[in-house]
Amino acid sequence: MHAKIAVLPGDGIGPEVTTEAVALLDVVAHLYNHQFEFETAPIGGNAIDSTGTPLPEMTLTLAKQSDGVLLGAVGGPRWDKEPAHRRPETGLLALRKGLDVFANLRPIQVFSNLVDASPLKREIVDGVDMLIVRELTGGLYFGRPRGRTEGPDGIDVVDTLQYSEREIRRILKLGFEIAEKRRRSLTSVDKANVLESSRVWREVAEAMAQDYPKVKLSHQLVDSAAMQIVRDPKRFDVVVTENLFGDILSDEAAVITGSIGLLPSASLGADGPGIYEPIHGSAPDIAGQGVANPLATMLSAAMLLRHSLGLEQEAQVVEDGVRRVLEEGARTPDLTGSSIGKADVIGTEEMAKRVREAVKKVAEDKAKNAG
Ligand SMILES: NC(=O)c1ccc[n+]([C@@H]2O[C@H](COP(=O)([O-])OP(=O)(O)OC[C@H]3O[C@@H](n4cnc5c(N)ncnc54)[C@H](O)[C@@H]3O)[C@@H](O)[C@H]2O)c1
Ligand SMILES: CC(C)[C@H](C(=O)O)[C@@H](O)C(=O)O
Ligand SMILES: [Mg+2]
Repeated sequence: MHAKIAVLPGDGIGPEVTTEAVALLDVVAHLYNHQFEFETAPIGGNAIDSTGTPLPEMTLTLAKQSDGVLLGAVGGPRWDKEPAHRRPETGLLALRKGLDVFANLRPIQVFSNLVDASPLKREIVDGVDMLIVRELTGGLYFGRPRGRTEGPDGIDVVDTLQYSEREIRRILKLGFEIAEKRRRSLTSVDKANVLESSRVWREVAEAMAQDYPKVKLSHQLVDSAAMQIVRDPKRFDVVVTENLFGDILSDEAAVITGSIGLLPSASLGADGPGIYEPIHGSAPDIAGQGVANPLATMLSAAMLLRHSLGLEQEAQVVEDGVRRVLEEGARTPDLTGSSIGKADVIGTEEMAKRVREAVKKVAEDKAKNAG
């Protein structure tokens, strides 16, 4: 197959990890006889520096014309004090909105030989397999009015948590559909004891549940969900929630897996290209050191193969390759707490190289077994 992939490396460790994901996709293309055409464009802080805006028109156009977007991360302290229109994060939000990718899938899976990487007890994390379905283009991130004015008590500031029923319905529909294909349990997380938006969210979910009789729908308040996610994560199958709650809960859930450097994501719309990015940020504290864990971005590339290109076998080969290198003991520093050189602690490039080699071996083994 021929596919055009837009590569948006972004800032900090973004370029370090996307380089490795592209190299991996090249290996997959070679193994399975696909033509992947990569085109790179700026987004975030580097785009502000080079063009004055965090999402240049040409970047959005390229993304729209692609079959899938592979993104690193944006942001960094250099741009933190800038006004909203010159902040890297504004570019990312505009890209998500521009592609109308309203559903952000964040799988939280524990690799069996990484159970000890988590600070949580082995019996809590072993076997966790949950999926956070985060609404991505509404809620507090986009509601209007928003901004600051001078009031009698100093600055008066407002952010708005706004959803239309249509937006709530489409994300819940996806939550139900995915739950039907998994363990048939859907936890809708809200703050219905306080927020009107959450009350409507619950009402819509209740009404929709009639159409999905096989799915067990439950509601949970976000504060208690935050506690249960680290206390007893195995109780969750699919979690569906609004934008900000999903952002916070997914970083929290990263603790279960051992590192935020492991968690991929897919952002999908009704049609058009999806965006594939790690859930972590630009990690300014380790940028440029060659120690960032590339696996979240490489696993995001697997999600691109699956969701945007329909290449399920290729996606699985990448995931099996990652599992294999972890089984062999390879660890980036975030997974061990030790530094490079100790035991099998390796940097970004070496980890990525081992995954590429493992992917080749997995593909060979599969071909042998099939033949
Ligand atoms: N999707 C995105 O582009 C995205 C996501 C989150 C944060 N951000 C931005 O990134 C900047 C930094 O944010 P932050 O520090 O709060 O969050 P962060 O996710 O960048 O980093 C949090 C911690 O996790 C570590 N970490 C993150 N990714 C890692 C990896 N792949 N390997 C090893 N360690 C890793 C970092 O070193 C840091 O200690 C901010 O400007 C923020 O807005 C961007
Ligand atoms: C950088 C920021 C805008 C972004 C978000 O809040 O969505 C990030 O935290 C994420 O999780 O992708
Ligand atoms: Mg986040």
